[in-house]
This record gives sequence, structure tokens and C-alpha cells, in this order.
Amino acid sequence: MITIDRVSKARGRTQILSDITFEARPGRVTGFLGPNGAGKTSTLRILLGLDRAQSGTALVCGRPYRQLKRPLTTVGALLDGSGAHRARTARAHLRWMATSNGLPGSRVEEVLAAVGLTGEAGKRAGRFSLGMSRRLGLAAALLGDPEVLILDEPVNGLDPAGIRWMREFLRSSAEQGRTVLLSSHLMGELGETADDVIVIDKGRIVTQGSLADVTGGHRTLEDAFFALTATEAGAPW
Ligand SMILES: Nc1ncnc2c1ncn2[C@@H]1O[C@H](COP(=O)(O)OP(=O)(O)OP(=O)(O)O)[C@@H](O)[C@H]1O
Repeated sequence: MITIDRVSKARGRTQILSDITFEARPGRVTGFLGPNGAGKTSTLRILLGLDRAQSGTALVCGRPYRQLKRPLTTVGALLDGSGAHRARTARAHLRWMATSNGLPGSRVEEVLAAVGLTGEAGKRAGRFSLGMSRRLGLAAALLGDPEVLILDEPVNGLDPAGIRWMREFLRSSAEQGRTVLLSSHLMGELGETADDVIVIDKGRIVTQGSLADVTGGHRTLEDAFFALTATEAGAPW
């Protein structure tokens, strides 16, 4: 469970988040949708204890990230890149992460299999394609078998096969009971992937609810977004 309650944040004189409130629930894929600069990454960074809110609370399973005793066993995150050193093999990276976080080494082969990287695990991370790097980042996120997954733009830059794989991965993670929160600026993509949608624009939540509720009387999620934000359909994202 993820609970964000009245979170606000300014950088200098710019208010980048204004009174943000939403939840992401177990067993559901929740899409956090908004254009470039809307405040998605800033929100996820606060949730993961990488940044502080000025006011409000951001809780993972009822606690601020910094108060989680063994964070990897509660929440797995995929932000930029895989986090692996270029010269390390995928397997060595995961072994190092498992050891440094007090997790059983047996998890390494399990998470490699879960993301379909067993056959590539002996390769150096620097030789990985974008899709493989993303899978390695996911494997690391899964090491502690967390209840919650938080992913920032996980399909960005992936080819159609990679996008399809990621969609199925997110779906099965939710079916296993996990809370899955992913950000995206790709409305069509979220329309295919999410159960629930939170729309953010200029640091404010514009609407939230099930995909069907948010899409409402509109043909697509994209039509709903432009109607809700009164953004010109041709305006840059
Ligand atoms: N380190 C920073 N210093 C100053 N301003 C920042 C910083 N990081 C983000 N911002 C500003 O905060 C606002 C929200 O940015 P954020 O990266 O959270 O948006 P986003 O929705 O994730 O967008 P994108 O899809 O482009 O990643 C933007 O106006 C951005 O310019």
C-alpha cells in the first residue's frame, strides 16, 4: 500500500507539488500519468526517501521510507538505469546487493529467472541493451521480495517486445498481490497497463480513479486527459 497525503514541495520559488493526495493499492497496477515536468519523479523521490516534502506524508506500507527497517523487503524501486557498475556481471551485481542487504544468496537466481535474464547473467552490465538493463534493475528491485514496486517510466525507450514483456511483468506482479505504482507520460501505454490512474499536471492531481472512471465518457484515456487538463492536443508533452 502507498499513501500520499497532502504532499507539497517547492524548489526555489517554484511550487512543484501542491497538496498531492492519492493511494496505490495491493493487487492493482496504478499508473501515475502526467506530462514532462508535471511532478511525477519528484513525488516518487519523496516516496523513496530520496527527497523531503515540505509538508504532508508519503508512506509505504504505513511508514515513511526512512523508517523502514529493511527497505528492500518492503519496497523495490526502478528509477534511472539498472544501478549496476558497467564492469560487473549481472549476477555479481545482484550477489553484491543481496549480501550488502542481508538477503539470501538463493534469491539471486530466483530474480534472474523472474525477469528472464538467467542466460545473460554472466555478461557485464555495460554490454546490456536498454531492455536488458531495465530487466536487471527490476531483478534488483525484486531481491527482497517486496510488497510494493515503484517504477519511474519503466517502458520509456523500450521496443514493442520489451514493452509487452514489461506490461505482462507488471500485471503478474499485481496478480501476486503486490502494489505496483508506475509513472508514465505515455497515455496510450497506461491505458493498456493500469487498473487505476492518477493524473498529475503542473504539480496538482487533476483526477484519479479506476481506468474506466477516469476515461469516463471519453473514447480513450488520452482524450480524457486533454479534456481534464484543457491542454491543447498538439501541445508538447
Ligand atoms: N533538482 C531540481 N532542481 C530544480 N527543479 C527541479 C529539479 N528536479 C525537478 N525540478 C522541476 O520540478 C518540476 C517537476 O519535475 P519532475 O521531474 O518531478 O517531473 P516529471 O513529471 O517526472 O517529468 P518528466 O516526465 O519530464 O520526468 C519541473 O518543473 C522540474 O523542472
